[in-house]
Amino acid sequence: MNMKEKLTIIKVGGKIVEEEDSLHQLLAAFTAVEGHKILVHGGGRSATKVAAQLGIESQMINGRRVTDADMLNVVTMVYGGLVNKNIVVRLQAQGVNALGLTGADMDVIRSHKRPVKDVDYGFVGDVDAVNGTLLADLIRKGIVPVMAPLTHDGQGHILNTNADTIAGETAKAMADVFDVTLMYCFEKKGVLRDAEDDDSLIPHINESEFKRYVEEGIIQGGMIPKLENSFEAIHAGVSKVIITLATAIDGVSGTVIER
Ligand SMILES: Nc1ncnc2c1ncn2[C@@H]1O[C@H](COP(=O)(O)OP(=O)(O)O)[C@@H](O)[C@H]1O
Ligand SMILES: CC(=O)N[C@@H](CCC(=O)OP(=O)(O)O)C(=O)O
Repeated sequence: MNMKEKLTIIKVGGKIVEEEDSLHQLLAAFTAVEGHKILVHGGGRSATKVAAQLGIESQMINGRRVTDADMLNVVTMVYGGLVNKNIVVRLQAQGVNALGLTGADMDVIRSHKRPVKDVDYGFVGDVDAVNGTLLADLIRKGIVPVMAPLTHDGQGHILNTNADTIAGETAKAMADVFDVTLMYCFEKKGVLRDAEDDDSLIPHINESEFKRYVEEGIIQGGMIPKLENSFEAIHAGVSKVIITLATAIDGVSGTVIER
């Protein structure tokens, strides 16, 4: 039996945080989650929108944003400011003692700029270390970290890091000490056989099935990195990953990946 304390890490993506109603529902459901918890947010769609208003075009390659100096300013403002603080203030209003963090705050997540291979992603960070001890101290004091998809290199540079990766790496770092459940919440019921048909939920998935579904074209786009991060987390000791509708974070629906 797992005697570790439970920790729930919930990642919420761009479409949910952008829309008033869905964000409200998600935060109400998050507030109701019992025990230790961490919220990780994205906000890709909001960044794309603000960038467009400033005349800056967005370019995504393999689900990752190409981040030049102008785009880095936009994502720093949008993720570290607008989206993060909007969530923190709402959680505070519901009695959750939320603390908004980028990876630079308290040195929570260190990364290095992704080396240029086929693609130059610019100011995008690959995670080196998550300070799990510090996060554990915070959550044991009753504080709920709300993490933005920004990291730093320890040399004065902020870097853009995919929010699914922030959630996966944080879950991995906490798994030594806690019995971690990682939930990826988005606008669909989970991993689907047909991405347009919510009745086609795949309730459980293992790694070989995942690879087969990718070959068959059933799993595509943003779902690929989400599942790659999920299996990596499971291999690193995370107890359970659930991919589910943002309004269904009760842990009983969605697609489940277990050790
Ligand atoms: N088999 C599948 N089941 C569910 N979604 C899928 C599947 N294949 C591809 N997708 C796509 O993956 C998207 C989720 O990835 P992404 O947009 O990166 O999520 P998020 O908003 O959480 O960042 C879905 O909106 C859907 O369009
Ligand atoms: C490097 C990289 O791709 N960073 C992401 C971070 C935000 C994110 O992941 O947001 P969602 O969860 O809403 O997609 C981006 O700028 O789009």
